[in-house]
Amino acid sequence: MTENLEISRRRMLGTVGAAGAAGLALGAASGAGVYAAAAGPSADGTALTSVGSTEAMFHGKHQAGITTPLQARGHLLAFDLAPGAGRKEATALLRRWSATARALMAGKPADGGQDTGIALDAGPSSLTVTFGFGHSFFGRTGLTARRPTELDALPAFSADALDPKRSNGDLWIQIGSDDALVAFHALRALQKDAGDAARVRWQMNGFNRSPGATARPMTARNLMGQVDGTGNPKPSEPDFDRRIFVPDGASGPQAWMAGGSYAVVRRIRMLLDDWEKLPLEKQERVIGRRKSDGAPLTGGSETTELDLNKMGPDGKLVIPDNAHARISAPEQNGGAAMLRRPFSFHDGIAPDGTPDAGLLFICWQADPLKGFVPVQRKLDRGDALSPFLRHEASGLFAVPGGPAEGEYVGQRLLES
Ligand SMILES: C=CC1=C(C)c2cc3[nH]c(cc4nc(cc5[nH]c(cc1n2)c(C)c5CCC(=O)O)C(CCC(=O)O)=C4C)c(C)c3C=C
Ligand SMILES: [Fe+2]
Repeated sequence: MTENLEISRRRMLGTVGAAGAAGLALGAASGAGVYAAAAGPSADGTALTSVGSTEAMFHGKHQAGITTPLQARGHLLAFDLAPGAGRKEATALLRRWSATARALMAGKPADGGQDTGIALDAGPSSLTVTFGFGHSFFGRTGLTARRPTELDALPAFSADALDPKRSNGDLWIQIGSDDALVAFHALRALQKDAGDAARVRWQMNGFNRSPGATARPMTARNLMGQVDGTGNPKPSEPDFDRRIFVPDGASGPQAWMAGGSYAVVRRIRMLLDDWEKLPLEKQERVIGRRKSDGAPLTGGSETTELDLNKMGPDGKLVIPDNAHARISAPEQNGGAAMLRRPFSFHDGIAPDGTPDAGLLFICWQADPLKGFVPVQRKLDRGDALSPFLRHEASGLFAVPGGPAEGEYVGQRLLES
């Protein structure tokens, strides 16, 4: 199990060296991150994954969908409890949702004989369903005493152009799968489960590269063409758990959040027409890394540390002082770190003729005030990337720890 988790983590982190790539060929009879070498070797001898058979575990210390490798397809949904629905209805809903998620993640039909058949023939396909609670959930269910301060509203940022109708919500679901039909199947089943108890407030659809599309496992690219995810904290680092997950001994209003994490969700539109007019050399200076392979402009390969003090022959910093990778680096922000696990989106062409495309930026941390907030504050003050971005929607959700066998998600909040 440890071995399989390690494999998953390496893929998720994207900075996969030879050992990680070879690791993908390893499999196990069951459990998270089961990679069978059904598709045969790729150009460099690395076995490709068997997309359909990979199963993520519903039960566990943490919910699936946080350290799970990035999936090819994603749906984000926020729900508001229906007028008149309170704790009793919310409890019943989380029970239904958990039963459905558990079945679908195992590649089984949804409960109740009402399955739509959309995912017939497909295996679990790395399906994950991750549930979270928004600030407003606690007032609606009489649970304000158990609302962690970590859920307090994010501060306003000068670059915000947020649409409240596509922001926040009582409940949040993140669906990810390597198969688009499996993902949509889950979305329909969970939406039907909501019944009269909750209504969809907003929905967003995203994607990532399909597994097996590259000759070897690589860090993801975003729609600006950049290698995106290199600097993520590594699960092998001793402080990974402390930075990303609420600790076991959490007390007070946080006690039910042990093993959980806080998700900051931002719909970030990319102004791609402007970005694509920039010559490559300028694009690279905006980030501070090479576009081709994600290596720092100060040299080396993708995994080489940035040399933030290196001067060029022109007497200027090689990685400019407003480069995105410099400004967002933990060492520039008092150690602030988050696990970024995004999906790209493309919702067609906007009325002004520009692509309505960008990043569904999702980041995970034990405390947003030690992760997203200080970094976004800093970026807000002079990030070279900001002129090419527009933050259009925002959400902050408390994502409880994974359910133990026999438990449903959120039980420790709703029943203790
Ligand atoms: C507040 C947090 C961040 C937002 C919002 C954000 C938006 C954003 N970033 C990119 C592209 C890249 N980001 C990169 C690194 C990076 N970004 C953040 C934080 C936010 N980004 C962090 C913490 C880091 C890591 C810094 C480090 O550890 O050194 C990179 C470089 C490669 C990498 O490390 O991932 C790219 C490229 C886009 C396109 C974007 C909004 C759409
Ligand atoms: Fe970034």
